[in-house]
Amino acid sequence: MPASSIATPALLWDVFCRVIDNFGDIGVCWRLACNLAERGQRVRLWIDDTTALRWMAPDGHDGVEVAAWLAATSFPPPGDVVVEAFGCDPAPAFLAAMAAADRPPVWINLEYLSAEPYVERSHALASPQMSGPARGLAKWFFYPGFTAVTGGLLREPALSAEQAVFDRDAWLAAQGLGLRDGERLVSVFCYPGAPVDRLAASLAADGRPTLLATAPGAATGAVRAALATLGEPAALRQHPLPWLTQSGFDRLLWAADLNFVRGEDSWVRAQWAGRPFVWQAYPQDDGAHGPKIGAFLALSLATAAPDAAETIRDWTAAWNALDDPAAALPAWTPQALAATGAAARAWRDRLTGSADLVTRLLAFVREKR
Ligand SMILES: Cc1cn([C@H]2C[C@H](O)[C@@H](COP(=O)(O)OP(=O)(O)O[C@H]3O[C@@H](C)[C@H](O)[C@@H](O)[C@H]3O)O2)c(=O)[nH]c1=O
Repeated sequence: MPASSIATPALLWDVFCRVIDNFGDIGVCWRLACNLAERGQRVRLWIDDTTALRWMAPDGHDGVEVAAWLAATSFPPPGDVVVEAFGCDPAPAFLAAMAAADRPPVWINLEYLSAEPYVERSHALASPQMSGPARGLAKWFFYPGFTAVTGGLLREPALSAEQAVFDRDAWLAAQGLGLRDGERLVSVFCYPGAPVDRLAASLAADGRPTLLATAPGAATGAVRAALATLGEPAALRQHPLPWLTQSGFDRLLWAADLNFVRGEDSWVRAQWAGRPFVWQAYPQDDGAHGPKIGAFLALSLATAAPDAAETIRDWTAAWNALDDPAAALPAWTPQALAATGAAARAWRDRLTGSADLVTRLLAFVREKR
């Protein structure tokens, strides 16, 4: 029987999220909480900084209670499952209450996503607590991933159905993003330092009309500067976006002809969009992002047509500053967009053929309780 068809009783989940920087921590935790609630679970989401939820999820979500996680927070008794996101260390008093419970909760550490081989080796391993407030408990490592022996990827049960009824033109018009005849829509969400100037120069060079929809912050600033440097090319125009809700951001990715995404959660969402995308990994001082990018490209492009694979490889290398900045890059011609789009859809189909993260997590928790 597929794991998804096994009924799971409603459990109470405590999800802990510490906002380190950017929006990936809260973005992933919010998706997880909503995904759990959509499967009938009850979730308390403990966050040390809820600021980004004001734009990411202004309406909240049924079944998800957002709670402040401050130094002074006094916690209720732990629920049935505790998820700490990215090793964020729940409060010692809460850990002690977990250890003292008649039936201690299943304790999960949700890790970062990668396609590197260590993920398959490390997924579902236990870390027995030999000392400290949680002494005697085991913490389980849960690694998201792209293969059957990992924790999978966050994906809502209704995602494909929502995509099937998505009205691109109506949605774009409602955002003030009406496209002109034959205009390409390119969305950009990036870190400071992304070679936006190379993108703008490449798009300007082929003269096709292009609308660059840019996320607040680095993308909006860098695109504005790049267009000014190029002398405001007639074919390119920019639409600086406000922060969108998470579901609005997903729709932007469904609507665009080409997406530039970053980090973790927007990277996954670009994969669900099934549109050509270029991913900027979170840059790390020790260069750890290099192998992370290489592993993902090797896996996701393994069966792609050679021209599509080359376009994505070259642009990903450039976008992560891993190539010669003077090198020429493949143009985003209609043919290139069609080929990379076909590769993106084939990769998405491969991923949707296996169970999503929450289905796998529910099965894991059932086994450990
Ligand atoms: C641009 C935009 C993003 N979002 C959401 C989508 C995602 O959930 C979130 C952005 O998260 P990411 O794509 O992961 O990129 P990020 O760079 O913000 O987060 C990063 O934070 C670092 C600390 C981690 O180490 C990285 O792995 C990564 O998660 O913001 C919106 O909801 N609306 C928007 O308009």
